[in-house]
Amino acid sequence: MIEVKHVTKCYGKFKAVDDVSLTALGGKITVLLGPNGAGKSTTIKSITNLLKFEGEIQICGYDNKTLEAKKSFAYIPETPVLYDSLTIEEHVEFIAKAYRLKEYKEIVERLLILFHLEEKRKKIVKELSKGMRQKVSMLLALMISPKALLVDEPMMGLDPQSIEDTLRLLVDLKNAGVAVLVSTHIIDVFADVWDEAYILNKGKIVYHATRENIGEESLKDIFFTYTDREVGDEA
Ligand SMILES: Nc1ncnc2c1ncn2[C@@H]1O[C@H](COP(=O)(O)OP(=O)(O)OP(=O)(O)O)[C@@H](O)[C@H]1O
Repeated sequence: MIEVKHVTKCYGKFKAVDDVSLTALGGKITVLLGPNGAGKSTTIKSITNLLKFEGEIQICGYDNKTLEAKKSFAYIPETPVLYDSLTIEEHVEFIAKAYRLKEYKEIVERLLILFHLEEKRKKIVKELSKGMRQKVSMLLALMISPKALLVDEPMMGLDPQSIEDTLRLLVDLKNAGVAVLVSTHIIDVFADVWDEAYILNKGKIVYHATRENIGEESLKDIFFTYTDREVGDEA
């Protein structure tokens, strides 16, 4: 479970995230929706402890600054953070050492097959396409078998088949009890799989629903009601 309690983040005098509270439960896919600049990435980066913030964040019951919390979650950023001159296999070894993983080879093999990267394992990252790099980033996050997973705009740069595969993977993780928190402004992709939704606008949570209590209105219509959408924004 991920619990964000009264989190505020300022960049200088600008309040990018304003008293945000949300919960992402184990066994659920929680989506954090919002137009460009709403504060989604800032919220996600605060959870991962990449940013300093005011408020409290717990991951699996531990303060997010603790080692216990860090061991229990994985983060897939919007732009993969990889080393150009290392191969996929070398990245895997690096993560295995950093997390002191013992039994990871089987899960890595499964993920390599799922992401169609088996043949690429000896390729250096520089030689991979953008979508392939995104898949490597997912593989490295999932190989630690996290209890909580944070994903920032996961479908950027993926082809339709990879989007389907990734959605199925997120649903499998949720079914295995993982707390999945996805930040996105592309609602349609998650329309069939979300369990809980928060809408963020100008740094504030303006709407919260579960799939059970949302009623007849679509999440997309609700999104437009609660956000100041600008021409050109995708949804
Ligand atoms: N390092 C920074 N310094 C100053 N302002 C920032 C910084 N990072 C983000 N911001 C501002 O904070 C606000 C929230 O940005 P954030 O990236 O969290 O939004 P987002 O909802 O993830 O947007 P997008 O969907 O475009 O990725 C924006 O107004 C942005 O300009």
